[in-house]
Amino acid sequence: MTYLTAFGLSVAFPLYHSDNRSLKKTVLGRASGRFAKDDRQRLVVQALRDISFTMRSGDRLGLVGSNGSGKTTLLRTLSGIYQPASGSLSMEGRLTSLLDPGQGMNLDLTGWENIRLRGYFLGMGKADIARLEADVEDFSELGQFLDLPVRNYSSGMVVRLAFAMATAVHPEILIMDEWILAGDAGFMDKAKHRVEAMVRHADILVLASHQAGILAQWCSRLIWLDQGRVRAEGSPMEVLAQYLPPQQFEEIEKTKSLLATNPVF
Ligand SMILES: Nc1ncnc2c1ncn2[C@@H]1O[C@H](COP(=O)(O)OP(=O)(O)OP(=O)(O)O)[C@@H](O)[C@H]1O
Repeated sequence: MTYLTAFGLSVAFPLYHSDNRSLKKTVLGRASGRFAKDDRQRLVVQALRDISFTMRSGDRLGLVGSNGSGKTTLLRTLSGIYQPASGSLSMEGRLTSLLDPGQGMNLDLTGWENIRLRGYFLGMGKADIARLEADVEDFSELGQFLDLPVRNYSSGMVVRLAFAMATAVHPEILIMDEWILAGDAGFMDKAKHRVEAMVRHADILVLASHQAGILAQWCSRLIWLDQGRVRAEGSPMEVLAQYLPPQQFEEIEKTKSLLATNPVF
């Protein structure tokens, strides 16, 4: 049974150059509670404060919030990249996180070598790795660039390779940041179906995005993060009604009712 539970998660980042008095004064003056001292008396920014939620098989959670509200920090904490300062996480299920295109990629290795490395890392045998290679070659359309070190790729080419590798496997718990939804228009058109298949296969999805339309379409629940805290939580339309300016919300409502007659999933 796949599940993911976060209980009272808090994450703080120390401000290492905070000995400077005027920085401290500015920061503390404007911070409205976002900055604090930790138990070692260091000035810290509180990126997440007391976040709790429970997800079971079939749940699709979207994270919204303005820049710096804590979305990426929460995704990284769920993925085990950041240790929470307090609180706990428990989960059951194979987790894949797609947080940035370069994640898990060695720039000095060729495209082919990176694909094989990913296969080994995922515990695949020879036959599965050969299938992964063929799939990524076909989907990424990188051709002979796969023979070159990834360092020689354009940023769009890195996205293509990362995207093709990431979406070739189907995890039980999928943690996604929105880079995966950004690519050149032609590629995204083709990529959309592949992401949707991946999302459809995952038992649990956590997705952070500024694209309200995608969140309304893919998620069953939203959390609105504000200064590291949960400001609102509920069905996508309930939360978006509070989060978005009225005009933008009306557009989402219109699209949503159009999709209801022509569902994606
Ligand atoms: N590695 C880090 N070191 C120090 N502070 C950090 C670090 N990562 C994030 N922060 C701080 O934590 C807070 C939350 O940042 P986070 O990147 O999680 O926000 P976000 O909601 O993902 O923003 P965006 O929409 O811009 O991607 C911000 O105040 C940020 O400055």
